[in-house]
Amino acid sequence: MCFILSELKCYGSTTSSSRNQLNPMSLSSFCMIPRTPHASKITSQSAAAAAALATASSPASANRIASTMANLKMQGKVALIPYLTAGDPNLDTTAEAMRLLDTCGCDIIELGVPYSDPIADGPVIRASATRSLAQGTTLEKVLSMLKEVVPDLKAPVVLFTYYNPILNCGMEAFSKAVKAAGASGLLVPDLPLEETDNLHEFTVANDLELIRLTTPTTQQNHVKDIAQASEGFVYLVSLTGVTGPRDFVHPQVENLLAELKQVTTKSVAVGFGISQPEHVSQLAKWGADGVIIGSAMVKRLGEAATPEEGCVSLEKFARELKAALPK
Ligand SMILES: O=P(O)(O)OC[C@@H](O)[C@@H](O)c1c[nH]c2ccccc12
Repeated sequence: MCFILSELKCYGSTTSSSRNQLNPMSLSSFCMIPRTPHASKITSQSAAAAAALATASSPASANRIASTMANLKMQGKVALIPYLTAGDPNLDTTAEAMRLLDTCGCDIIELGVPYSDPIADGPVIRASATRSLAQGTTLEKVLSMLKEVVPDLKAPVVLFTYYNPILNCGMEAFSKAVKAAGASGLLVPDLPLEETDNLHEFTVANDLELIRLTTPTTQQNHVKDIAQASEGFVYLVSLTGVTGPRDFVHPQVENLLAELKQVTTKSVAVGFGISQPEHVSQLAKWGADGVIIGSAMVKRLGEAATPEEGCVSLEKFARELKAALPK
């Protein structure tokens, strides 16, 4: 059945007015509480990850995120993964920014659906979401923009969203619409434990790789479960706290990476706080397979005097980061 984006009926999908049943973690104590997926699904996902290694990374292929990461790893390269808030400063500029990041050699693009209660985000992305929502950005408009842009990109797209927009849409409709828009992966940082298997059934049915996150406080036995369940890559959150540029990458990340690589052969991408070329070269030395930069990108694009200046600043920054990674 062909799913038409305009049929996507999500009510209040990007605002928390219809407060979901989640009991959101307080911002100050935020850290991703890992979800322990159903053990029986782990083996099949490990096999899927192994299959991804063999899959050519073509737009039509399954496991595009995992195969993109695997191909880079085989070349001794590190994936440059920017995050942008869709609709900040407006959706046309988001589309242009995605194309320029792709041209700059970004390997995967993480596109955020703006949400009014982003509990894991610091002030930069919170302000970005507020600007975008003030522009009237909705999930439907984001997906329509994405459908237009994806054919122009080499880089696969991971759609980032909090759980509430999914709750408002329904998992099946949401997953179908995200796939129809051309996304390859999905990242939901506050996905409740009891909903993980349900959502995963729909992401598998729609060939979307569901990325899981580990944090510095994730218990060691959970780390292995999360790594085995994660598709595309494992997202290693570098610090305990919220997103936002930091002056340095915490030294603990070196050990966190080593511990993860002892329990998985999947690619590991590091995010949170990364904001300078020195950060990405340090992470590459420590063995990161990918680096995720959000707030530092969002700030340059969304806080510029004009969208044009924002795109110029974004491109300059992306090229500086790319130059700092292994060739
Ligand atoms: O903004 P930072 O510090 O560079 O962190 C990456 C982050 O932006 C992106 O991956 C992301 C944005 N919001 C999130 C919420 C939870 C986990 C990850 C994210």
